[in-house]
Amino acid sequence: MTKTVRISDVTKDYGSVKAVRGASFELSQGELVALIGHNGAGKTTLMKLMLGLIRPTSGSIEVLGDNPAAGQFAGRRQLGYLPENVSFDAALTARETQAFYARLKREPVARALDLLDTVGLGAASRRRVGTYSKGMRQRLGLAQALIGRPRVLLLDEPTTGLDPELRQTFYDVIQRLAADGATVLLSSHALTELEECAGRVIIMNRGIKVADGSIAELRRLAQLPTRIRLKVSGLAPSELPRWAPQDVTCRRLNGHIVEIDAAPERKIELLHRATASGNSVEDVDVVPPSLDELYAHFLRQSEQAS
Ligand SMILES: Nc1ncnc2c1ncn2[C@@H]1O[C@H](COP(=O)(O)OP(=O)(O)OP(=O)(O)O)[C@@H](O)[C@H]1O
Repeated sequence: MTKTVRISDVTKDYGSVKAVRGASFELSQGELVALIGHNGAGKTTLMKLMLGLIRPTSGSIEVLGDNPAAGQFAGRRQLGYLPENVSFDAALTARETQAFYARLKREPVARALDLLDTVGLGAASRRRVGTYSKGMRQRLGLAQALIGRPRVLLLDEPTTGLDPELRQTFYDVIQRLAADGATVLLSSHALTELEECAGRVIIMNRGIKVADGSIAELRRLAQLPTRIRLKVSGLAPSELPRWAPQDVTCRRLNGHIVEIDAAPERKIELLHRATASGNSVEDVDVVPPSLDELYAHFLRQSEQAS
């Protein structure tokens, strides 16, 4: 797959603050990657480096085959960026704002205006931005970032302030862009929603990349227990099933459910034991570790190592 971004052993210091430390990763065409980490983990700094707004202290960065901090960076027009805090001229309408940015990027104005429909602002496009809600401004920010069909789209906490329905629309739009071949990198704190949409997750802690992979890969690496929840009959409300092996953690939830923490590779064995027992199993849920739990795990691991 074509690589669009290469970050090689990049460090960025702001005086004594080490914002990014020895980070390396590559992004490919068509990938939707979530960049997660606590406040100050280095996410925005990485995006600014990819945009060429700042230079690395050491290491190298290549975006669309070029150094983004070089004066004549040809890929700049193919880069879209939605900053964490979008700010527009309150006196302009969304159409005027969008036309302004299209001219700035030397892109056709008509196509830029169509993007207002893509982000669901078509009906409000003739209203002044000053009357917009935060969610509407955020969507205008996305429309602006999409001008010129960017091949690499960098979105810094794009869903902050959006209600659940708008978030879904937002994810639908970016998933379509990635399916059309764009590289989408988005930083976020909303881990639950990322679980469904991100093909890959990069976890940063204090400027260091501490994990990188698909959620399935991160689950394999973390080896956190999978939760098996069984609805069984024939047990007293606090009774633990006799078929549960001694070496697994087993508990009762609300008098009906038996919950077991199992190593992922023991799932099937435990289900066999449960169904072969005298208690009848009425329902079963297998709950793998969530992105929240994986995130906490990798952070803990990196803190222990440092
Ligand atoms: N221009 C700057 N001058 C000095 N320090 C800076 C500058 N920009 C960022 N930093 C510091 O670098 C570190 C990383 O900041 P960065 O903005 O990249 O984090 P982040 O992961 O994007 O955080 P957030 O989730 O809060 O946006 C922080 O300690 C921050 O205070």
